[in-house]
Amino acid sequence: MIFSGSPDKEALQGQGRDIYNLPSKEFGPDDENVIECEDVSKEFNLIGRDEKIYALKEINLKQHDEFYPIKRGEFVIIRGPSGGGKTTFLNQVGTIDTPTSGTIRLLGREVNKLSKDSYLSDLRLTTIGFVFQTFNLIATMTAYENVELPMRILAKLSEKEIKKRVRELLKSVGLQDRMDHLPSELSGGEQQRVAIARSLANSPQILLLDEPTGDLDSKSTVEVMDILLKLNNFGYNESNHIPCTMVMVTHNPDLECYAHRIIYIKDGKIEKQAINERQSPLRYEQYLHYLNSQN
Ligand SMILES: Nc1ncnc2c1ncn2[C@@H]1O[C@H](COP(=O)(O)OP(=O)(O)OP(=O)(O)O)[C@@H](O)[C@H]1O
Repeated sequence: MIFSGSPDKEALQGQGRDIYNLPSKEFGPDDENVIECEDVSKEFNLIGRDEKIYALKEINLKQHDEFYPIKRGEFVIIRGPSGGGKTTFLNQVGTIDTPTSGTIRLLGREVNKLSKDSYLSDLRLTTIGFVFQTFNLIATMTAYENVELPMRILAKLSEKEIKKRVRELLKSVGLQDRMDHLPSELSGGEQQRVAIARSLANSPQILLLDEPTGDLDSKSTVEVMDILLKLNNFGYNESNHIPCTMVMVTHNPDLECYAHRIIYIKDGKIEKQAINERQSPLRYEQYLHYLNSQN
């Protein structure tokens, strides 16, 4: 599928940051490992029943294996059937939960079933950003205040730095004119863009996204995906272009073109993976035409 004519095209082509002409990229053993998994399994005990659910079964993302670790700057999409283990995998990588057995290494820092809560929450706050399907913005706070909140919790920046950073982040998602709006005064796509800006507040090296476009119409889906592609390739700080490593769960096969690699999880295991030679954004008008032709 090749589509052309996205609404954000001009903005996304500014300053040599052309998401429509990205170079091909191949990740190899010499690229830095950001997420490694070794025999990661997750069982759930069902309350009141002598029964277990095996949600993940010995997931491996290992150096020199076919399923290699997620590399610095890689954009990985996780797909697979419902109930296959995608969200469980993302939750283990995000340290929201710990594996029943096996080890995850995030930038070399180990996570396993013995990891202490304080260690995990520090790792989360400093290393990982989350974006969820339902945005999870605080309803009584403006876009500005929602983005500012994680910086206040981490308490590392001065007032002046916080102000500069919130403005920079909202600008990077195209919402510099919506800073004082409450979530209820924003469209779904705009709310998700605030959620993306908030997820980047503490400069995470890893961004985890669970169905970020699941509640959006096709136009907002393309807008949000184009922003993610820009952040993945060019970073989000005007003075410091560090690409953000991203892992995103989605049911939408049309979004696979945004990723470097697509990992398919089925029955708790990695079934297969596909590698794109280069990332290529959808072109909204042609995508819409394609969607209409499918109905
Ligand atoms: N807290 C839990 N307690 C018990 N079972 C759970 C729990 N969380 C997930 N499961 C089970 O683990 C399996 C994997 O669930 P998971 O949510 O990871 O799948 P998924 O691929 O993300 O599905 P979907 O695409 O429908 O969101 C499912 O069988 C699910 O019922």
